[in-house]
Amino acid sequence: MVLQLENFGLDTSSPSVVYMDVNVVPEHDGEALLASTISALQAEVKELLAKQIFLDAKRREALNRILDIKGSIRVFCRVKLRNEKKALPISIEADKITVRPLGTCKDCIVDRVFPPESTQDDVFQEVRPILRSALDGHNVCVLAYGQTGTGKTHTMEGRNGQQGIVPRAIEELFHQISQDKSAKFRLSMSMLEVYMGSLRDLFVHRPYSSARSTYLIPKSNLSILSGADGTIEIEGLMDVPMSDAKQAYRWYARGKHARSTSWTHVNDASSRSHWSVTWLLCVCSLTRITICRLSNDTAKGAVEQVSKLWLVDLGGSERLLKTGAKGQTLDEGRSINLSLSALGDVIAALRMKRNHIPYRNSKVTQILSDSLGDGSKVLMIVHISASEEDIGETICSLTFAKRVRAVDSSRELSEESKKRKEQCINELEQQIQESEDELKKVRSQIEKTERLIREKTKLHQVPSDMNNGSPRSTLILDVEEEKPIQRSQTRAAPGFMSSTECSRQRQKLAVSTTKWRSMSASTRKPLDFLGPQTLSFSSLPKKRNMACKPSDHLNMSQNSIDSRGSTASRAKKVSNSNPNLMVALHKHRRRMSALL
Ligand SMILES: Nc1ncnc2c1ncn2[C@@H]1O[C@H](COP(=O)(O)OP(=O)(O)OP(=O)(O)O)[C@@H](O)[C@H]1O
Repeated sequence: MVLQLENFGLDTSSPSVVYMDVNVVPEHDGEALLASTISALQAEVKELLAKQIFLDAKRREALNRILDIKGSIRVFCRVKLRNEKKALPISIEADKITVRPLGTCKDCIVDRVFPPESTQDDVFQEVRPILRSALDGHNVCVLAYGQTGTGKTHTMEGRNGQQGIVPRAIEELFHQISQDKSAKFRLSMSMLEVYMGSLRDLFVHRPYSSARSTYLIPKSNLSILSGADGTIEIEGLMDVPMSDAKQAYRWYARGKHARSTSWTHVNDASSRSHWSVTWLLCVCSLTRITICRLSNDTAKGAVEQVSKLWLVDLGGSERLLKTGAKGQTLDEGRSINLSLSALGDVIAALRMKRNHIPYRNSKVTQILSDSLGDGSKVLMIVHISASEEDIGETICSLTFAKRVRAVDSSRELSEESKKRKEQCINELEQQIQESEDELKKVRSQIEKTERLIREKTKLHQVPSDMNNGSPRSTLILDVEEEKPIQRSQTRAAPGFMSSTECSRQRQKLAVSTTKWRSMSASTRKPLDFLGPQTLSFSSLPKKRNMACKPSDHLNMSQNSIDSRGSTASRAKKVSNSNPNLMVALHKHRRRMSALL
């Protein structure tokens, strides 16, 4: 008798080689054994999935607590240095900037200072945790503020091969999504600019005018809508589904191009050089990534959460005075100043927890109103120049930073409180690390167990002609290599290995899935938004006896759609049967198979 079933059960940590002498084990016993093993493995997957959800919730909570301790509105300061030989009028510490204009001394405390030698990566490391928070369902805003030429666009977009926050964030989001098996995600992207007080969609196609040798700018007609629950939507703004980072980069490049061509157009149209500078300053560009998170809560069932990640390059109008703008141009410059000041007012009111938050004072604050307040995470990067000649504008920017940040007097903590805070953050970070390590183990265990289930399920489906004529057939299942090896071929396949009605239905379902996949993009539009492995079983044509519970739609395993529905229904059938019934059922199936 060749029967080696130690690894037939739940322990999947070591490579499993299973020997089954189907001649010795009576057919119905073998079949019953196989069915109960599959059932036990499925129960284990279910348990592991529940553990995965629990660990993920623990990780999310710890991250949220860290961000709350650090402050849900944080202000950083990035310093730009021109090639100067003179002594600098500012001094830089880890969280403090001191400016000395004309013998006086002004300082400003922020959450962190990025000195001139800081890299794009240094800045991104501070942004990374709040991206995770956006995936966890929180609205997030990253805002770049500062005088023109101090590096806002450098920080947000990046230049000369040094990627900025937006492209890095796109990559990071898709990376995190690929790692996160506890939920499914749909991402979409929009880009717009606030230009002279109106909103312009940067994804809208702009026709080229050969007469003017430039791209035409369609009239802006976007309006801001506010829902009863305070959510904000921009009517008519293109929101493009993103299935991978490459696609997102392409659209982002398109939006950036549209922005720069609009400036060129303005320059060409105005033909007044000082106007072009001012108009350029009036542009505030916003990139919105909408994240739809679909998770399966054991208590609540399927849960869908939508969050927004705003990446904003705010316009600066400081040059207005330098360019000597007059009349309408000066008014426009003032308008952007008012917008920035309105943003400062809103953040200050939020910090002071005022009842009335003056969102309606500018377009930018209206757009961001559901992403600056309750539960949101805001990160403001104030850019300053360390040069003597920019000292006036540097002081203005630092005053803004102070206003945004220092209103919360509790932020200026004693050394002891700072230490306690740091210790608490370290402990929470440790918790996150532990949860992530455990999550990795659980995911790998799920993968192994599911692989085993697939192998066991295949045993039900071995075609009869593979085993014809053997007096004794021993199957060796090398789980590591994921393929059953046939040691002896000369025996008729046991009844349970011939296809049953159930397996035939499963095969039909697989065919219909393939057909579905080859359907035109327009026909399967809702699912096109989903990333890899995010097909929903609910969207498949319904098959008789293959009904799937709502919870099955969000099966968080890596299984393909083909096996998801079938294992779900199989698990239900097996677990609901008592052993005698099960044997009878399999006998019945065999008889039915012989008849068909
Ligand atoms: N930290 C930095 N390291 C290297 N180069 C920088 C840095 N910051 C800015 N620069 C360079 O300085 C120039 C002006 O920067 P940038 O265009 O990003 O400023 P800005 O604040 O976005 O100006 P605007 O308001 O006109 O958009 C660019 O050539 C940019 O590459």
